[in-house]
Amino acid sequence: MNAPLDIPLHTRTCARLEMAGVCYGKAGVDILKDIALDLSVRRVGIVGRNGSGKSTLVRLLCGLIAPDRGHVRVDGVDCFADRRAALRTVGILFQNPDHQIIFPTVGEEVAFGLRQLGHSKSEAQQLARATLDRFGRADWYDRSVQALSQGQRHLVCLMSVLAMQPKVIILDEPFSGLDIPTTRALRRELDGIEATLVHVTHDPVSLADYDHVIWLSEGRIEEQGSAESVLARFVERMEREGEQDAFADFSG
Ligand SMILES: Nc1ncnc2c1ncn2[C@@H]1O[C@H](COP(=O)(O)OP(=O)(O)OP(=O)(O)O)[C@@H](O)[C@H]1O
Repeated sequence: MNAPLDIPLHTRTCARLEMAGVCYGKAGVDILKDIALDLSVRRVGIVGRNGSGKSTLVRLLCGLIAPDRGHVRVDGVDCFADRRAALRTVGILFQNPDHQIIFPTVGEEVAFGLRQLGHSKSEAQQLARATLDRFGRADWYDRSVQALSQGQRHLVCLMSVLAMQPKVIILDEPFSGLDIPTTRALRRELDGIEATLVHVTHDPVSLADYDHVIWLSEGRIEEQGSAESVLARFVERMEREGEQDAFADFSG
């Protein structure tokens, strides 16, 4: 396979995200109930209280799990049924990079996804080096992942996802526990990319300029729409619930 090394990071925008009648449960608990959305925008935020179903929703989008009922498509792909197409369609960054990284060196980690896409070993290595170079981290290729800090491991995960050029990148609270400069550096990278972003966060401020926000509450969509209107009502509700006995309202 010929693999141009200077492909722009992302050339396509606004993949379509579709969910219709989606229900998902585990151990007899209904976690998501009748979720419906149909979006083609660049930046989507997902907010909601602990246990409201945010991570479950994004796991369904990436095809890590399948709905019990309903259907999920990302840019027309059922990512659970078609794992190969899913690799080109969706990339996810988890909160904890250690849940993502499986190889001992940075180069192997970044090259792995590229091998999964069908690149030969030498192409994958070349593309991995080119990706590290683009981030000014060419010298990390042979570095042990264990020798990197948490923030640096986050960057390895981000580079691994970007190297694969997915149409959609899902961020499941990837900045928790990171210091301000590291968070800003990662955000700058993400702000510069063309892929559709789906961002789960407890920080409404970080979603202020997003195109669309989904507010989940107890496994249902409480509201979705413009960031301004949804976040205003979300923050107002969270403040009101914070005045009361917050733990009494814990979902789950
Ligand atoms: N494998 C599982 N087995 C049983 N229950 C589960 C499982 N995974 C998630 N749940 C339950 O589903 C609900 C939603 O979980 P989820 O992780 O999607 O919430 P969340 O909104 O991402 O929460 P948080 O903000 O705390 O990360 C919770 O009540 C959780 O306990």
